[in-house]
Amino acid sequence: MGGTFDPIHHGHLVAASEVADRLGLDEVVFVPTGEPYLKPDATGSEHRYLMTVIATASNPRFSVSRVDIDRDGPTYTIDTLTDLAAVYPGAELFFISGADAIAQIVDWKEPERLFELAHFVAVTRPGHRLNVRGLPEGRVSWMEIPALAISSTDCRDRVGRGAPVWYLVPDGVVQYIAKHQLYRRTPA
Ligand SMILES: Nc1ncnc2c1ncn2[C@@H]1O[C@H](COP(=O)(O)OP(=O)(O)OP(=O)(O)O)[C@@H](O)[C@H]1O
Ligand SMILES: O=C(O)c1ccc[n+]([C@@H]2O[C@H](COP(=O)([O-])O)[C@@H](O)[C@H]2O)c1
Repeated sequence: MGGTFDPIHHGHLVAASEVADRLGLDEVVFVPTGEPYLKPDATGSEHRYLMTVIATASNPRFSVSRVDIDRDGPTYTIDTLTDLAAVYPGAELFFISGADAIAQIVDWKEPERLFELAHFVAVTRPGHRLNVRGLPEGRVSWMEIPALAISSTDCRDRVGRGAPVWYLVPDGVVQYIAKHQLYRRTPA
């Protein structure tokens, strides 16, 4: 599952769990972006990586990869999948992300080759199916996830205004955010 995870929240975790169950996946590898070029103001990658490790630690079918964090330059999914194919030789790869992100896939780097490397799973909230054209037949699955109206943007806003994020993100992530004073609004 690819994402910026700034911070990881229960929407991501439920989505990963549902996809793994419905597709019978052996493992879900969370891949935090290194330099998300469309989100230039993202929190430092090591913080996002560590929050993802904390959030996924209790699930034996979840793991976290550093392939995007350890690669210099902007994060492109073509590089993510090339690196993961080398780490998991022979594995059938499914790239899970939000429907909003996957809807833009034709604008990503080397879109034709992406579909040779993985099957894409676009997770969406009920009723949010997008009308997307230009995707190859059978290479993208759309999967509705039980409604969880959580977003990383909302979590950051809540921390910034002093509202709680308990139960929106895992407990360890609440504590990590407080310990490292992430998402606090800097005084004007
Ligand atoms: N509650 C949710 N249910 C289903 N999919 C989600 C949910 N929250 C996020 N996603 C999807 O997971 C993918 C990776 O997450 P990302 O790190 O971009 O989180 P986000 O909450 O969408 O972040 P932001 O609010 O900063 O844009 C995204 O493409 C996003 O659409
Ligand atoms: O490859 C690209 O050009 C590309 C462009 C935008 C997003 N992505 C990937 O899409 C996933 C979701 O990204 P984001 O920023 O919405 O969390 C993440 O794994 C990104 O690396 C990939």
